[in-house]
Amino acid sequence: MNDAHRAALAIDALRRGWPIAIAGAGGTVALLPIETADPVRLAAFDPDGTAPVLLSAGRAFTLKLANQIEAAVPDAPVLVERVTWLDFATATALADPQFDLRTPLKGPFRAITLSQQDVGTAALRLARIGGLLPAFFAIPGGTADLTLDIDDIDSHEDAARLSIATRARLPIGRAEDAEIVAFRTPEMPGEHIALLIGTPNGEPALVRLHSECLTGDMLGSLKCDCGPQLDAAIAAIAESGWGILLYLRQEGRGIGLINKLRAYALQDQGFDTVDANTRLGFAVDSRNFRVAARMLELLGQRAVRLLTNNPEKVAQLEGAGISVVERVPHVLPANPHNEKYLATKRDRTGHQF
Ligand SMILES: Nc1nc2c(ncn2[C@@H]2O[C@H](COP(=O)(O)OP(=O)(O)OP(=O)(O)O)[C@@H](O)[C@H]2O)c(=O)[nH]1
Ligand SMILES: [Zn+2]
Repeated sequence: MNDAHRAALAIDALRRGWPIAIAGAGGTVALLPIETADPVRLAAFDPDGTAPVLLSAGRAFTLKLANQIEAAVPDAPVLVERVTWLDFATATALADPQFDLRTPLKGPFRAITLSQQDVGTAALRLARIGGLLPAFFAIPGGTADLTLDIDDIDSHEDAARLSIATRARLPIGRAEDAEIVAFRTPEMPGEHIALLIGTPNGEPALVRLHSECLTGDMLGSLKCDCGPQLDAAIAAIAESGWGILLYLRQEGRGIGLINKLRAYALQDQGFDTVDANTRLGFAVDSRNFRVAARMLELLGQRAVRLLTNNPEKVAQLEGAGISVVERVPHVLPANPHNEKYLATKRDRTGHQF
């Protein structure tokens, strides 16, 4: 079993509500994910009822668990002392923000020192990769049947392990002259896709990095601009004569579909896209575009013209060795449902409109 394989097994275990342990520099922590556990599993994991709760700083800040906690790094780990009345239902309320405004929480809660900060960070990251709420029962020094090292998660996420699985001609409505190329690593559940449109002409390709948005891409959601952006990107590339659309499996800016829909539920309560992510305990944007750089490299493209309003995409591609010779704006008209979302992207996440 290689490192990445071990991380894949751990993600699978968390989704099934099975405990794992992660080993870091300061020792091991046994972890039971709150979202997929139940009181019976908790009793088996922690017969004494003393295991503290591991949350993210964004969540802890939202719950006002400790004055000192900064929300500046919303995905940093915070350990909450387990007192007798902090039962499974209360832990679920700590983990899941959907009832924050409806049910006042008991308290007070007390943040305690987590010696294995590195393990805490890794656990929250693994929950995000698995599409789960970033919250665990944690036993510092504990063990489990499956123990992984923090480095195993890096191996699992390593873009260098990506390779081309297959390619085929794919005529599409907007471009009959297109080819689809599929990429994966042995462990990843989804596939990244490249759509090569037109004929290479020696000029840097017009490239769009599109992050998966099931609601926008498939259902025509008006809450975001993803659907129209996808369509317009394909049209612009076809029009330019030659280019590439990368369809990246980074649903919800990397938190997965279910967590994105949780963020939407918080937006229904009035929070914007940034605050909704923070209240859930995630970074505002968890995406890593090294994967896109690796795909371009495998396609033999070292220089591109990039269709985006997001300077972070330009910076990350450049940082990964792809030369972005031009940023081409990709602004689509707003509608009454996404006006506020687009304004938030402009005002709070550095998008250039
Ligand atoms: N977490 C979360 N993800 C969202 C939300 N709305 C859209 N997304 C996701 O955001 C991603 C698209 O990112 P955007 O921020 O719209 O655009 P961008 O790719 O950063 O920038 P551009 O290249 O300029 O379009 C997709 O993965 C969507 O699923 C939201 O409210 N919350
Ligand atoms: Zn979208």
